Amino acid sequence: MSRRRSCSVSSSTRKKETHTRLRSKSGRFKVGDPAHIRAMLRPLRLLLSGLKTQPSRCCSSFVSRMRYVNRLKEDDEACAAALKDGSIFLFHRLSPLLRRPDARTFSPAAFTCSDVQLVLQRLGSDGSQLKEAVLIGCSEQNQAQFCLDVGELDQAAVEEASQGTFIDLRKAFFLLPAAEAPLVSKGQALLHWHQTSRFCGASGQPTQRNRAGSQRFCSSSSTVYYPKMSAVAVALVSDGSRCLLGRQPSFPRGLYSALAGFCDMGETLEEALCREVAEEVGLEIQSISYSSSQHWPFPHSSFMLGCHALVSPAHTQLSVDNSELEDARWFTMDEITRALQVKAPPRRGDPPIIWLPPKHALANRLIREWVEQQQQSEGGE
Ligand SMILES: NC(=O)C1=CN([C@@H]2O[C@H](COP(=O)(O)OP(=O)(O)OC[C@H]3O[C@@H](n4cnc5c(N)ncnc54)[C@H](O)[C@@H]3O)[C@@H](O)[C@H]2O)C=CC1
Ligand SMILES: [Mg+2]
Repeated sequence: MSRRRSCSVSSSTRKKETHTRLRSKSGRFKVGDPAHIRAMLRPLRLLLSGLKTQPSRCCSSFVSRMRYVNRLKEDDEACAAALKDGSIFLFHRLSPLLRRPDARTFSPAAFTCSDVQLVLQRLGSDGSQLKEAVLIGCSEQNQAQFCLDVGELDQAAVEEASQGTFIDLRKAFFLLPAAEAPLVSKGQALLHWHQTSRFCGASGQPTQRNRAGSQRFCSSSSTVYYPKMSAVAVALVSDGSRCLLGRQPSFPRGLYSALAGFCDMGETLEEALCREVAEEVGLEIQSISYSSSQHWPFPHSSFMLGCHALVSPAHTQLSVDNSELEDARWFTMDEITRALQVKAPPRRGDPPIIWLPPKHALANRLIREWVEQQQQSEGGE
Protein backbone atom coordinates (compact mmCIF):
# COMPACT_ATOMS: atom_id res chain seq x y z
CA MET A 1 0.00 0.00 0.00
CA SER A 2 2.60 2.49 1.12
CA ARG A 3 4.83 1.44 -1.78
CA ARG A 4 2.00 2.14 -4.25
CA ARG A 5 1.44 5.57 -2.68
CA SER A 6 5.10 6.51 -2.94
CA CYS A 7 5.08 5.46 -6.62
CA SER A 8 2.21 7.80 -7.36
CA VAL A 9 4.12 10.89 -6.21
CA SER A 10 4.99 13.00 -9.24
CA SER A 11 8.65 13.53 -10.06
CA SER A 12 8.34 17.29 -9.51
CA THR A 13 6.95 16.67 -5.99
CA ARG A 14 9.83 14.27 -5.33
CA LYS A 15 12.32 16.90 -6.53
CA LYS A 16 10.70 19.48 -4.25
CA GLU A 17 10.93 17.10 -1.27
CA THR A 18 14.61 16.34 -1.94
CA HIS A 19 15.21 20.04 -2.33
CA THR A 20 13.70 20.74 1.10
CA ARG A 21 15.61 17.91 2.77
CA LEU A 22 18.93 19.18 1.50
CA ARG A 23 18.50 22.56 3.11
CA SER A 24 20.15 23.00 6.51
CA LYS A 25 18.36 24.72 9.41
CA SER A 26 19.78 28.05 8.30
CA GLY A 27 18.00 27.56 4.94
CA ARG A 28 21.31 27.16 3.05
CA PHE A 29 22.37 24.12 0.98
CA LYS A 30 24.97 21.82 2.48
CA VAL A 31 28.34 22.27 0.75
CA GLY A 32 28.97 19.44 -1.72
CA ASP A 33 25.30 18.47 -2.07
CA PRO A 34 24.13 18.21 -5.68
CA ALA A 35 21.63 21.01 -5.08
CA HIS A 36 24.43 23.20 -3.73
CA ILE A 37 26.53 22.52 -6.82
CA ARG A 38 23.53 23.33 -9.04
CA ALA A 39 22.91 26.57 -7.13
CA MET A 40 26.58 27.56 -7.48
CA LEU A 41 26.49 26.87 -11.20
CA ARG A 42 23.25 28.79 -11.81
CA PRO A 43 24.83 32.23 -12.54
CA LEU A 44 27.23 30.57 -14.98
CA ARG A 45 24.35 28.75 -16.72
CA LEU A 46 22.42 32.04 -16.99
CA LEU A 47 25.47 33.75 -18.45
CA LEU A 48 25.96 30.96 -21.00
CA SER A 49 22.31 30.96 -22.04
CA GLY A 50 22.52 34.76 -22.41
CA LEU A 51 25.53 34.32 -24.68
CA LYS A 52 23.62 31.73 -26.70
CA THR A 53 20.65 34.00 -27.34
CA GLN A 54 22.44 37.26 -28.07
CA PRO A 55 25.07 38.35 -30.54
CA SER A 56 28.49 38.40 -28.89
CA ARG A 57 30.12 41.79 -28.36
CA CYS A 58 33.72 40.62 -28.82
CA CYS A 59 33.96 41.38 -32.57
CA SER A 60 32.72 44.01 -35.00
CA SER A 61 28.94 44.21 -35.00
CA PHE A 62 28.82 42.67 -38.50
CA VAL A 63 30.98 39.70 -37.51
CA SER A 64 29.03 39.09 -34.31
CA ARG A 65 25.70 39.27 -36.16
CA MET A 66 26.85 36.76 -38.77
CA ARG A 67 28.16 34.41 -36.08
CA TYR A 68 24.95 34.82 -34.11
CA VAL A 69 22.78 33.85 -37.10
CA ASN A 70 25.06 30.89 -37.77
CA ARG A 71 24.70 29.78 -34.14
CA LEU A 72 20.91 30.03 -34.34
CA LYS A 73 20.96 27.74 -37.39
CA GLU A 74 22.87 25.11 -35.45
CA ASP A 75 21.36 25.38 -31.98
CA ASP A 76 17.60 24.70 -31.75
CA GLU A 77 17.39 25.84 -28.14
CA ALA A 78 19.10 29.17 -28.83
CA CYS A 79 16.88 29.66 -31.88
CA ALA A 80 13.70 29.06 -29.86
CA ALA A 81 14.92 31.63 -27.30
CA ALA A 82 15.77 34.13 -30.08
CA LEU A 83 12.26 33.80 -31.51
CA LYS A 84 10.82 35.07 -28.20
CA ASP A 85 12.79 38.33 -28.51
CA GLY A 86 12.88 38.47 -32.29
CA SER A 87 10.73 40.10 -34.93
CA ILE A 88 8.35 38.12 -37.12
CA PHE A 89 7.21 38.96 -40.65
CA LEU A 90 3.87 37.43 -41.57
CA PHE A 91 2.92 35.89 -44.93
CA HIS A 92 -0.37 34.47 -46.13
CA ARG A 93 0.10 31.77 -48.77
CA LEU A 94 3.47 33.35 -49.56
CA SER A 95 2.17 36.94 -49.86
CA PRO A 96 3.90 39.26 -47.38
CA LEU A 97 1.99 41.49 -44.97
CA LEU A 98 2.75 45.16 -45.66
CA ARG A 99 1.80 48.32 -43.84
CA ARG A 100 1.60 51.89 -45.08
CA PRO A 101 3.25 54.22 -42.57
CA ASP A 102 2.18 57.07 -44.90
CA ALA A 103 0.38 57.44 -48.24
CA ARG A 104 3.60 56.97 -50.26
CA THR A 105 5.51 54.33 -48.33
CA PHE A 106 5.05 50.60 -47.90
CA SER A 107 7.00 48.60 -45.36
CA PRO A 108 7.00 44.96 -44.24
CA ALA A 109 5.13 44.67 -40.93
CA ALA A 110 7.41 43.39 -38.12
CA PHE A 111 5.73 41.83 -35.08
CA THR A 112 7.03 40.64 -31.72
CA CYS A 113 6.46 37.03 -30.80
CA SER A 114 3.81 37.99 -28.23
CA ASP A 115 2.01 40.20 -30.80
CA VAL A 116 1.78 37.22 -33.17
CA GLN A 117 0.63 34.96 -30.33
CA LEU A 118 -2.16 37.45 -29.54
CA VAL A 119 -3.24 37.60 -33.19
CA LEU A 120 -3.21 33.80 -33.46
CA GLN A 121 -5.16 33.37 -30.23
CA ARG A 122 -7.71 35.97 -31.27
CA LEU A 123 -8.32 33.92 -34.41
CA GLY A 124 -8.78 30.69 -32.47
CA SER A 125 -5.31 29.21 -33.03
CA ASP A 126 -3.41 27.76 -30.03
CA GLY A 127 -0.16 29.50 -30.99
CA SER A 128 1.72 26.24 -31.72
CA GLN A 129 2.09 27.54 -35.28
CA LEU A 130 4.87 29.80 -34.03
CA LYS A 131 7.16 26.75 -34.18
CA GLU A 132 6.81 26.96 -37.97
CA ALA A 133 8.60 30.34 -38.03
CA VAL A 134 11.72 30.31 -40.20
CA LEU A 135 14.85 32.32 -39.42
CA ILE A 136 15.62 34.97 -42.04
CA GLY A 137 18.58 36.75 -40.44
CA CYS A 138 19.46 39.39 -37.88
CA SER A 139 18.74 43.13 -37.96
CA GLU A 140 21.44 45.75 -37.43
CA GLN A 141 19.87 46.20 -34.00
CA ASN A 142 20.89 42.58 -33.24
CA GLN A 143 17.36 41.25 -33.36
CA ALA A 144 16.75 37.86 -34.95
CA GLN A 145 14.25 38.07 -37.83
CA PHE A 146 11.77 35.30 -38.67
CA CYS A 147 9.00 34.73 -41.19
CA LEU A 148 5.79 32.79 -40.66
CA ASP A 149 3.09 31.76 -43.13
CA VAL A 150 -0.39 31.90 -41.61
CA GLY A 151 -2.03 30.62 -44.80
CA GLU A 152 -4.43 28.34 -42.97
CA LEU A 153 -6.08 31.30 -41.18
CA ASP A 154 -8.66 33.58 -42.75
CA GLN A 155 -6.72 36.24 -44.70
CA ALA A 156 -9.13 39.12 -44.04
CA ALA A 157 -9.29 38.30 -40.31
CA VAL A 158 -5.48 38.34 -39.97
CA GLU A 159 -5.33 41.61 -41.92
CA GLU A 160 -7.86 43.19 -39.60
CA ALA A 161 -6.17 41.89 -36.45
CA SER A 162 -2.71 42.94 -37.61
CA GLN A 163 -3.62 46.20 -39.41
CA GLY A 164 -1.82 45.32 -42.59
CA THR A 165 -2.49 43.95 -46.07
CA PHE A 166 -1.16 40.77 -47.66
CA ILE A 167 0.16 41.71 -51.11
CA ASP A 168 1.32 39.32 -53.83
CA LEU A 169 5.14 39.24 -53.83
CA ARG A 170 5.38 40.32 -57.48
CA LYS A 171 3.70 43.58 -56.47
CA ALA A 172 5.08 43.86 -52.94
CA PHE A 173 8.70 43.47 -54.07
CA PHE A 174 8.48 46.62 -56.20
CA LEU A 175 6.35 48.61 -53.74
CA LEU A 176 8.95 48.22 -51.01
CA PRO A 177 12.07 50.39 -50.73
CA ALA A 178 15.04 48.63 -52.40
CA ALA A 179 16.67 48.12 -48.98
CA GLU A 180 13.67 46.20 -47.58
CA ALA A 181 12.62 44.14 -50.60
CA PRO A 182 15.41 41.51 -50.19
CA LEU A 183 14.30 40.70 -46.62
CA VAL A 184 10.78 39.93 -47.79
CA SER A 185 11.94 38.02 -50.87
CA LYS A 186 14.31 35.89 -48.77
CA GLY A 187 11.51 35.11 -46.29
CA GLN A 188 9.12 34.16 -49.07
CA ALA A 189 11.72 31.98 -50.79
CA LEU A 190 12.48 30.11 -47.55
CA LEU A 191 8.79 29.55 -46.80
CA HIS A 192 8.21 28.35 -50.37
CA TRP A 193 11.14 25.94 -50.08
CA HIS A 194 9.72 24.43 -46.86
CA GLN A 195 6.26 24.11 -48.36
CA THR A 196 7.63 22.19 -51.35
CA SER A 197 10.27 20.08 -49.56
CA ARG A 198 8.14 18.15 -47.13
CA PHE A 199 9.18 14.75 -48.53
CA CYS A 200 12.53 13.13 -49.18
CA GLY A 201 13.32 12.57 -52.87
CA ALA A 202 15.26 9.40 -52.01
CA SER A 203 12.93 7.60 -49.56
CA GLY A 204 9.58 9.33 -50.15
CA GLN A 205 9.29 9.74 -46.35
CA PRO A 206 8.39 13.06 -44.65
CA THR A 207 11.36 15.33 -43.83
CA GLN A 208 11.80 17.21 -40.53
CA ARG A 209 13.15 20.73 -40.23
CA ASN A 210 15.53 22.15 -37.64
CA ARG A 211 14.25 25.01 -35.46
CA ALA A 212 15.75 27.76 -37.64
CA GLY A 213 14.40 26.16 -40.82
CA SER A 214 17.85 26.33 -42.40
CA GLN A 215 17.71 22.62 -43.31
CA ARG A 216 15.43 19.58 -43.50
CA PHE A 217 16.40 16.04 -42.63
CA CYS A 218 15.12 12.62 -43.66
CA SER A 219 15.81 10.12 -40.87
CA SER A 220 14.99 7.24 -43.19
CA SER A 221 17.67 7.98 -45.82
CA SER A 222 19.87 10.22 -43.58
CA THR A 223 19.72 12.96 -46.21
CA VAL A 224 20.08 16.60 -45.21
CA TYR A 225 18.37 19.08 -47.53
CA TYR A 226 19.29 22.78 -47.72
CA PRO A 227 17.31 25.62 -49.34
CA LYS A 228 18.31 25.82 -52.99
CA MET A 229 18.52 28.45 -55.71
CA SER A 230 19.01 28.15 -59.47
CA ALA A 231 21.99 30.06 -60.87
CA VAL A 232 21.12 32.54 -63.64
CA ALA A 233 23.68 34.39 -65.75
CA VAL A 234 22.75 37.94 -66.85
CA ALA A 235 24.79 39.85 -69.42
CA LEU A 236 24.70 43.44 -70.50
CA VAL A 237 26.25 43.10 -73.94
CA SER A 238 27.81 46.14 -75.58
CA ASP A 239 29.42 46.78 -78.96
CA GLY A 240 31.38 49.73 -77.56
CA SER A 241 28.79 52.43 -78.21
CA ARG A 242 25.41 50.62 -77.97
CA CYS A 243 23.99 48.02 -75.61
CA LEU A 244 21.85 45.01 -76.36
CA LEU A 245 18.48 44.45 -74.69
CA GLY A 246 15.72 41.96 -75.37
CA ARG A 247 12.16 41.21 -74.35
CA GLN A 248 10.21 38.00 -73.81
CA PRO A 249 6.58 37.78 -74.97
CA SER A 250 5.53 37.59 -71.28
CA PHE A 251 7.13 40.99 -70.42
CA PRO A 252 4.82 43.99 -69.91
CA ARG A 253 4.46 46.14 -73.04
CA GLY A 254 7.57 48.20 -73.86
CA LEU A 255 9.86 46.58 -71.24
CA TYR A 256 13.35 45.59 -72.42
CA SER A 257 15.96 43.92 -70.21
CA ALA A 258 19.46 42.44 -70.25
CA LEU A 259 19.82 38.93 -71.71
CA ALA A 260 19.66 36.15 -69.14
CA GLY A 261 19.50 32.40 -68.83
CA PHE A 262 19.67 29.55 -66.33
CA CYS A 263 23.11 27.96 -65.95
CA ASP A 264 23.25 24.33 -67.05
CA MET A 265 24.66 21.69 -64.72
CA GLY A 266 28.47 21.75 -64.83
CA GLU A 267 28.79 25.10 -66.63
CA THR A 268 30.95 28.00 -65.54
CA LEU A 269 29.37 31.46 -65.40
CA GLU A 270 31.33 32.45 -68.53
CA GLU A 271 30.22 29.33 -70.42
CA ALA A 272 26.59 29.96 -69.47
CA LEU A 273 26.78 33.58 -70.66
CA CYS A 274 28.41 32.67 -73.97
CA ARG A 275 25.85 29.89 -74.60
CA GLU A 276 22.80 32.00 -73.68
CA VAL A 277 23.86 34.95 -75.85
CA ALA A 278 24.62 32.59 -78.75
CA GLU A 279 21.26 30.79 -78.35
CA GLU A 280 19.10 33.88 -77.92
CA VAL A 281 20.64 36.41 -80.33
CA GLY A 282 23.26 34.50 -82.35
CA LEU A 283 26.31 36.49 -81.20
CA GLU A 284 29.69 35.54 -79.73
CA ILE A 285 30.77 37.57 -76.71
CA GLN A 286 34.20 38.27 -75.20
CA SER A 287 35.81 40.35 -72.40
CA ILE A 288 33.31 39.19 -69.77
CA SER A 289 33.61 41.15 -66.53
CA TYR A 290 31.68 40.36 -63.36
CA SER A 291 29.61 43.18 -61.84
CA SER A 292 27.41 41.96 -58.98
CA SER A 293 24.74 39.47 -57.95
CA GLN A 294 21.31 39.32 -56.37
CA HIS A 295 18.71 36.89 -55.10
CA TRP A 296 15.68 36.97 -57.42
CA PRO A 297 12.51 35.39 -56.05
CA PHE A 298 10.69 35.03 -59.41
CA PRO A 299 9.51 32.47 -60.32
CA HIS A 300 11.37 30.45 -57.65
CA SER A 301 14.60 31.62 -56.06
CA SER A 302 17.29 32.33 -58.60
CA PHE A 303 20.81 33.46 -57.84
CA MET A 304 21.44 36.13 -60.48
CA LEU A 305 25.06 36.72 -61.51
CA GLY A 306 25.43 39.95 -63.46
CA CYS A 307 28.22 40.64 -65.97
CA HIS A 308 29.23 43.04 -68.72
CA ALA A 309 30.41 41.63 -72.06
CA LEU A 310 31.56 42.91 -75.44
CA VAL A 311 30.99 41.82 -79.02
CA SER A 312 33.35 42.70 -81.75
CA PRO A 313 32.02 45.84 -83.61
CA ALA A 314 32.38 43.82 -86.84
CA HIS A 315 29.93 41.16 -85.61
CA THR A 316 26.82 42.90 -84.29
CA GLN A 317 24.23 41.45 -86.68
CA LEU A 318 21.47 39.89 -84.56
CA SER A 319 19.80 36.58 -85.27
CA VAL A 320 17.02 36.48 -82.64
CA ASP A 321 15.61 33.11 -81.58
CA ASN A 322 11.91 33.97 -81.51
CA SER A 323 11.04 30.88 -79.51
CA GLU A 324 12.87 32.57 -76.57
CA LEU A 325 12.66 36.30 -77.27
CA GLU A 326 9.99 38.40 -78.91
CA ASP A 327 12.57 41.02 -79.83
CA ALA A 328 16.19 42.07 -79.21
CA ARG A 329 17.78 45.35 -80.29
CA TRP A 330 20.82 47.54 -80.00
CA PHE A 331 20.12 50.73 -78.03
CA THR A 332 22.12 53.97 -78.23
CA MET A 333 23.16 55.94 -75.16
CA ASP A 334 20.43 58.54 -75.88
CA GLU A 335 17.72 55.89 -76.07
CA ILE A 336 18.89 54.31 -72.80
CA THR A 337 19.11 57.69 -71.04
CA ARG A 338 15.52 58.46 -72.09
CA ALA A 339 14.29 55.00 -71.02
CA LEU A 340 15.95 55.38 -67.60
CA GLN A 341 13.90 58.53 -67.05
CA VAL A 342 10.59 56.63 -67.33
CA LYS A 343 9.40 56.49 -63.72
CA ALA A 344 6.39 54.17 -64.08
CA PRO A 345 5.27 51.54 -66.60
CA PRO A 346 2.96 52.97 -69.30
CA ARG A 347 -0.76 52.63 -68.60
CA ARG A 348 -3.27 51.09 -70.97
CA GLY A 349 -3.95 53.57 -73.80
CA ASP A 350 -0.66 55.51 -73.28
CA PRO A 351 1.57 55.89 -76.39
CA PRO A 352 4.15 53.06 -76.66
CA ILE A 353 7.45 53.78 -74.89
CA ILE A 354 10.57 51.80 -74.07
CA TRP A 355 11.14 51.31 -70.35
CA LEU A 356 13.66 49.35 -68.31
CA PRO A 357 13.63 46.99 -65.30
CA PRO A 358 13.12 48.82 -61.96
CA LYS A 359 15.93 49.69 -59.55
CA HIS A 360 15.41 46.50 -57.55
CA ALA A 361 16.54 44.41 -60.54
CA LEU A 362 20.17 43.58 -61.25
CA ALA A 363 19.56 44.36 -64.94
CA ASN A 364 18.84 47.99 -63.97
CA ARG A 365 22.17 48.16 -62.15
CA LEU A 366 24.04 46.73 -65.16
CA ILE A 367 22.40 49.27 -67.48
CA ARG A 368 23.30 52.18 -65.17
CA GLU A 369 26.89 50.94 -64.89
CA TRP A 370 27.10 50.79 -68.68
CA VAL A 371 25.84 54.41 -68.90
CA GLU A 372 28.51 55.48 -66.40
CA GLN A 373 31.23 53.64 -68.34
CA GLN A 374 30.11 55.35 -71.56
CA GLN A 375 30.10 58.77 -69.87
CA GLN A 376 33.57 58.16 -68.46
CA SER A 377 34.99 57.04 -71.78
CA GLU A 378 33.33 60.01 -73.56
CA GLY A 379 34.79 62.36 -70.89
CA GLY A 380 38.22 60.79 -71.34
CA GLU A 381 38.28 61.29 -75.13
N1 LIG B 1 16.82 40.44 -61.77
C1 LIG B 1 17.06 40.77 -63.02
O1 LIG B 1 17.56 41.85 -63.31
C2 LIG B 1 16.72 39.79 -64.12
C3 LIG B 1 16.11 38.61 -63.80
N2 LIG B 1 15.83 37.70 -64.80
C4 LIG B 1 15.26 36.43 -64.39
O2 LIG B 1 16.13 35.40 -64.80
C5 LIG B 1 15.40 34.22 -64.98
C6 LIG B 1 15.92 33.46 -66.17
O3 LIG B 1 15.84 34.21 -67.36
P1 LIG B 1 15.22 33.56 -68.68
O4 LIG B 1 15.62 34.44 -69.80
O5 LIG B 1 13.77 33.31 -68.48
O6 LIG B 1 15.98 32.15 -68.72
P2 LIG B 1 16.27 31.19 -69.99
O7 LIG B 1 16.70 32.02 -71.14
O8 LIG B 1 17.19 30.12 -69.50
O9 LIG B 1 14.87 30.59 -70.38
C7 LIG B 1 13.97 30.04 -69.47
C8 LIG B 1 13.72 28.58 -69.81
O10 LIG B 1 14.84 27.82 -69.42
C9 LIG B 1 14.45 26.51 -68.99
N3 LIG B 1 15.16 26.24 -67.71
C10 LIG B 1 16.37 25.65 -67.63
N4 LIG B 1 16.78 25.55 -66.35
C11 LIG B 1 15.81 26.05 -65.60
C12 LIG B 1 15.63 26.24 -64.19
N5 LIG B 1 16.56 25.87 -63.30
N6 LIG B 1 14.50 26.84 -63.76
C13 LIG B 1 13.56 27.26 -64.63
N7 LIG B 1 13.67 27.10 -65.96
C14 LIG B 1 14.77 26.52 -66.46
C15 LIG B 1 12.93 26.53 -68.95
O11 LIG B 1 12.48 25.86 -70.09
C16 LIG B 1 12.55 27.99 -69.04
O12 LIG B 1 11.36 28.20 -69.73
C17 LIG B 1 13.93 34.62 -65.07
O13 LIG B 1 13.28 34.15 -63.91
C18 LIG B 1 13.94 36.13 -65.07
O14 LIG B 1 12.88 36.67 -64.30
C19 LIG B 1 16.18 37.93 -66.11
C20 LIG B 1 16.77 39.11 -66.45
C21 LIG B 1 17.10 40.14 -65.50
MG1 LIG C 1 16.71 34.09 -71.52
